[in-house]
Amino acid sequence: MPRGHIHISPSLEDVVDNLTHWLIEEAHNAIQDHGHFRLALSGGSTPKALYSYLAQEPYQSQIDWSRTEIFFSDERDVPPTHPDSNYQMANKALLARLKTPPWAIHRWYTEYSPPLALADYRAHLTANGTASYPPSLDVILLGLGPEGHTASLFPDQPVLQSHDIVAHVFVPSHHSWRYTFTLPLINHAHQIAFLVTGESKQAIISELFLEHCDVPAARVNPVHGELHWFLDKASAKAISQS
Ligand SMILES: O=C1O[C@H](COP(=O)(O)O)[C@@H](O)[C@H](O)[C@H]1O
Repeated sequence: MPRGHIHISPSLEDVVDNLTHWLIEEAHNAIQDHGHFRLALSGGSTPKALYSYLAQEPYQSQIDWSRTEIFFSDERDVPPTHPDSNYQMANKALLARLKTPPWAIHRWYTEYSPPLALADYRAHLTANGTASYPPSLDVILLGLGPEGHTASLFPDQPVLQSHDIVAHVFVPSHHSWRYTFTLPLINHAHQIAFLVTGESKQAIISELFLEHCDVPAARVNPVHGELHWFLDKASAKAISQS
């Protein structure tokens, strides 16, 4: 069973509101503590509602975006203008509406060859005076796939054993390549927050919390940080009844 704080809200809207307030507080804490906030966004469809909500007032202006750097915990290996691009989704919903300087938005350069794109991302992650290795981002947002994948760490893939901080991986179930943060990087974050909603995630949430399972999401275990699960009632049905 994963460690962590579980926050269950009645609906998707409430989860998004709850997570937005938590993010604003984490941004304040990080900026107060070390002068900047390094946030990794997740992809897929669920976080779109969070990004659109955060882009609105009064929330948007409660984060000092001039001191915020944005990363992506995974990316599909497609051009940044492609409809499947996680950057494209986050850009439309949130980033294009912010005053974040372009240098502070670290998208994956999928136009580069994979070795170059990985080297480029490693350099961005380890810049900014990060003393420790693996670097500790302030917040990493993650999603959860119905089979237990998180970021682009899919079950039974060799990347789960990686000691590197990023990887270019083939995802057999999607017949496609992706870039992803690996477990050593994820587990060194100060705060890790899963956003999981909907009935389609009920079975995997129940498996994760009530049974012994070894899917990639179950291996998210912060070394020195905190783990949070932001769930709606539908996805958390089995665990809230137990
Ligand atoms: O493929 C992906 O899926 C997971 C889960 O996405 P969701 O839309 O079901 O919430 C996501 O975390 C990951 O970033 C994405 O690339």
